[in-house]
Amino acid sequence: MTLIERSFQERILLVGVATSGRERQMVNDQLDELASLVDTAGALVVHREIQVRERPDPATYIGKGKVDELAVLSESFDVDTVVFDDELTPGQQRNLEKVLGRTAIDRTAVILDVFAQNARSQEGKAQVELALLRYRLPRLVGRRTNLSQQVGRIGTRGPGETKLEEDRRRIQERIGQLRRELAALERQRRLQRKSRLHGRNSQVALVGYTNVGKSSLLNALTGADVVVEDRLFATLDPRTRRLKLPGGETILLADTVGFIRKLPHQLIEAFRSTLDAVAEADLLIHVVDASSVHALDQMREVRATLAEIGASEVPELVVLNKIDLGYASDDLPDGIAISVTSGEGVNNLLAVVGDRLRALNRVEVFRVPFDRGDILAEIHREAEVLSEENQDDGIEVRVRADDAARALLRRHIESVVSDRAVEDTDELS
Ligand SMILES: Nc1nc2c(ncn2[C@@H]2O[C@H](COP(=O)(O)OP(=O)(O)OP(=O)(O)O)[C@@H](O)[C@H]2O)c(=O)[nH]1
Ligand SMILES: [Mg+2]
Repeated sequence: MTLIERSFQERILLVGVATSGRERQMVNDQLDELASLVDTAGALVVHREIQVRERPDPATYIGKGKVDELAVLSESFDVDTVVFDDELTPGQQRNLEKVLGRTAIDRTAVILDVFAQNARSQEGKAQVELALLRYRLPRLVGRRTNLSQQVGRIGTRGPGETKLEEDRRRIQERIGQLRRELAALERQRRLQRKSRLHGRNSQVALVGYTNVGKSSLLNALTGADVVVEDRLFATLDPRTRRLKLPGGETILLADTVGFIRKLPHQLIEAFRSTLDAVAEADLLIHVVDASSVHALDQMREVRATLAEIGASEVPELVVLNKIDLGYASDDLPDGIAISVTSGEGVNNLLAVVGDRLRALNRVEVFRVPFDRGDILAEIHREAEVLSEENQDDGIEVRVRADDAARALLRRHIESVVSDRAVEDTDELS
């Protein structure tokens, strides 16, 4: 959405804090990523500064002397906005703007800005607006009006913009309204998902750091026409496509929003319904950009976010993408190597996905004697029970279990369960 035509390119000064001299290089890398976020938002980084200090100053985040220094630098570089790599408290932001005489924003505001510019669907727009309003609400009071009226800059754009000047009560009302809207959309989504589940197609979700090639892979596999761009957070309205695996089984493959270091809480909350689909998936395809020197860090960030959305228990298949560009490091974990660009490894990936799903979804039937409630309880703990039916000699329990749970159940139950019928039906076919 181009809300405001930009008549100037906003000039940005980046600021990071390293807690020790040794951390400097790491923080510099993090500023590289912040710079690409700023670039994606359409602004220009003209200078960067790193301060080494043990912990942030509660009043000004960086040291007071450093703030004065930044004010001078901002003048000489003709800086419009100073962007800090960490989340600033509303108080820090106010104090910094007072001394700097220009807008001070944080990494969260930049990410929210990129999201605001990229949202397309009704749900995506509502989610972003909700996140923006919740971020801005505590920051409204005491903001210098001449600063908040500078429109068209990072942190001022987005669907909430005209509402910015309204009072807190109006904003809170809008937040409530958005919540209800999103809840309604989520109910709709749930119904759709239920009816899909009814068809018992496995749900597979593509997850990964932003810009690793998730949407490219979805397109390559399903012939979908999803937006692929060499920019961060190209996908905010994830699509799901049906896909036939080489074994003949059909799966539902879902694209998702890319993750990033310090993905703002407001966004995770606002995108909860979208991300729920990840937590409910049967299998995650964790796409990694093997050509990035930061691949391992990025994987860690992705897993931390997966844990935050309650998806850490979902089985994960690691896919190392962009191998046409070569591996950036030797210590990447095992994974299916592919290149969406050259097509290498993609068919193999499909075969592996099929194998993994079959291993995950096998149905097994146990006949449990009537007097062994303990075993029944164990089965319920270890596997997804599909049905229970009383027979002459016991209860017949049909379960869906992965290999590990199946092996465990077999070991525990072998001795007492007679007449165990092993169906080993493959649910997918
Ligand atoms: N060289 C190379 N580039 C690739 C490959 N796969 C994807 N890309 C490029 O990587 C960039 C990002 O691709 P996307 O598919 O938009 O990535 P994404 O993970 O969906 O990104 P977000 O939606 O922003 O999180 C694009 O410029 C793609 O053309 C690959 O195998 N090799
Ligand atoms: Mg994408």
